[in-house]
Amino acid sequence: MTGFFITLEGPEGAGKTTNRAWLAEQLQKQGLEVVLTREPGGTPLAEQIRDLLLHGSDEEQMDSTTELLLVFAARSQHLAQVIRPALARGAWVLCDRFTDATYAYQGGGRKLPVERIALLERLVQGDLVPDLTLLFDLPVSVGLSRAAARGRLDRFEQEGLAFFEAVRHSYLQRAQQWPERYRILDAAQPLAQVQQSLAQLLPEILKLSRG
Ligand SMILES: Nc1ncnc2c1ncn2[C@@H]1O[C@H](COP(=O)(O)OP(=O)(O)OP(=O)(O)O)[C@@H](O)[C@H]1O
Ligand SMILES: Cc1cn([C@H]2C[C@H](O)[C@@H](COP(=O)(O)O)O2)c(=O)[nH]c1=O
Repeated sequence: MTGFFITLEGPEGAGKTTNRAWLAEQLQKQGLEVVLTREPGGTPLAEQIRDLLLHGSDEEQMDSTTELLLVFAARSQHLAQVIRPALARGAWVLCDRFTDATYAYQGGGRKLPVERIALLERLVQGDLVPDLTLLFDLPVSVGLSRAAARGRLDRFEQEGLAFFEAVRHSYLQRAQQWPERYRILDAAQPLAQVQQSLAQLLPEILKLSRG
């Protein structure tokens, strides 16, 4: 039995977490087992790595390759402890960010070579890729002001506009590259409208999961 792996992607404040909960509710109403998780994180150890990634150290700047390796270290643990076991028992995994975020943030934002990311992706994931990726796209300024309203900014949220424009650009490029896996949602719309678009996608998602 294999489950269905959905990732939710997009810049800060795009509504991934909010819509993940909404989608989970719809799937649970159909009697499906749903596992909600996130990256970086998703296990106690991977959450400790998340803390390092989001808050760094007061004494030194994190090197970009260190950042990349930490992202994949957390992912390896998450895959072994949560994602692979859940998929193996037939559950639906809804994951707030995954490897597309690495291409967007470490590739687009930090300008690390894509080949290095691809090498680690192969090492850590083997053939595993999400079955479906929902990209919540919105203008950078809108997402950042939603994120800022939450209070203290983390290490990524403190980056400038150019960083986030590059992140958004990378996401959109990847969506163009894999149109069969990606669905783009206009996340600048009011929440009710975003959820209406998701509701319209639901029959297609259920059909996809049946193969
Ligand atoms: N379509 C929307 N319109 C207006 N506000 C929204 C919309 N979607 C989400 N929000 C609000 O924006 C804030 C960020 O939403 P959420 O945490 O779901 O985004 P996120 O993509 O998970 O963010 P991050 O990646 O920065 O953690 C929340 O306060 C949420 O209520
Ligand atoms: C998976 C992943 C995440 N990031 C960054 C992107 C965000 O700024 C933070 C996670 O926090 P959020 O609450 O989900 O917004 O981590 C990254 O740089 N690379 C990755 O692979």
